Amino acid sequence: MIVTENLTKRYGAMTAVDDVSFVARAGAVTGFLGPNGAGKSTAMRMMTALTPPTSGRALVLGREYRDIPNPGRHVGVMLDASAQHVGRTGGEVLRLVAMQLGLGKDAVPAALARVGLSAKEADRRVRNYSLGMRQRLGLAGALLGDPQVLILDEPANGLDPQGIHWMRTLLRDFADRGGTVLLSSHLLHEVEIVADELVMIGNGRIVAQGSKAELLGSRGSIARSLDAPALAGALVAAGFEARPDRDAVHTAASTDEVGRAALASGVVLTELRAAGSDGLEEMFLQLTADHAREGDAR
Ligand SMILES: Nc1ncnc2c1ncn2[C@@H]1O[C@H](COP(=O)(O)OP(=O)(O)OP(=O)(O)O)[C@@H](O)[C@H]1O
Repeated sequence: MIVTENLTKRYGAMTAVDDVSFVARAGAVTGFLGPNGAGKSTAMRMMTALTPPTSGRALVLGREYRDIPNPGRHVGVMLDASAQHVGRTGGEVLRLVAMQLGLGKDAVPAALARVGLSAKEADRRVRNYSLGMRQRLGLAGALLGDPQVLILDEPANGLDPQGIHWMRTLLRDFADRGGTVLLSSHLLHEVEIVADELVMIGNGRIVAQGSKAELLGSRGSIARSLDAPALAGALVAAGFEARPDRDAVHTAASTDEVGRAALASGVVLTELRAAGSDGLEEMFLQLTADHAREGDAR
């Protein structure tokens, strides 16, 4: 389990992470979402003792990371897959980690197999690795010590669709065996499929958090109509949040409620459906637009 309590980081006048509190529980994949510059990496660096918090704290498995003896045996961390020594082979990178962790020599081939890197690829220098291969190597390093917790910053970056599918399966399996997974992304769709819980962050602050089911379930409907402004007006008059967007209306009302409002106001509906994941995306864009750095809103 990972717990952050009022985690805050200031760089001079700039607050990169602002009072962030959440729990990533064991047996679940928690998606840590936010636009570029939202503060995800800084928060993860604080969780792994690479950056001291200005205030607040992060506990991993009940302790601050720096107090965990041989932390690599408990917490697998991949913060920047491109930060590996490019002059070493993938195998050398992993053998060094294995030595630091006090692992036997079988650990490296097992980790390579787990991330789908062949022995031949492990003999190549990292400089000749694609970004996707570096991600796999970074993940192999994180998994090497057979940890109970994974903290991964944008692990799907550079992976092809098959690689993304593979990564999801691996993380799902890890969580299903009782592990804790925290993974960051600036792409909702990337984490939506695999995450059980979502924490959304914008401009250093948490803007929404909860189970995926909760966040999806509470997001109302999308309706298309021959007169979207009239439909939105009818919904607002009935006490629901509603916003027209060209011929569509996004609303917090359920599909039943939209149907009734349309009937009562005599507006023709051309499409009506629960917002589902579109609703989550809508919410993500809305929530993060206000908090995104200039030029990052979408
Ligand atoms: N060492 C530092 N000194 C000053 N500002 C910093 C430092 N590290 C991060 N920041 C700032 O803190 C903010 C949050 O950065 P962070 O890298 O945590 O965001 P992020 O959500 O991980 O973004 P991305 O998806 O682009 O990696 C940014 O505005 C960044 O410029």
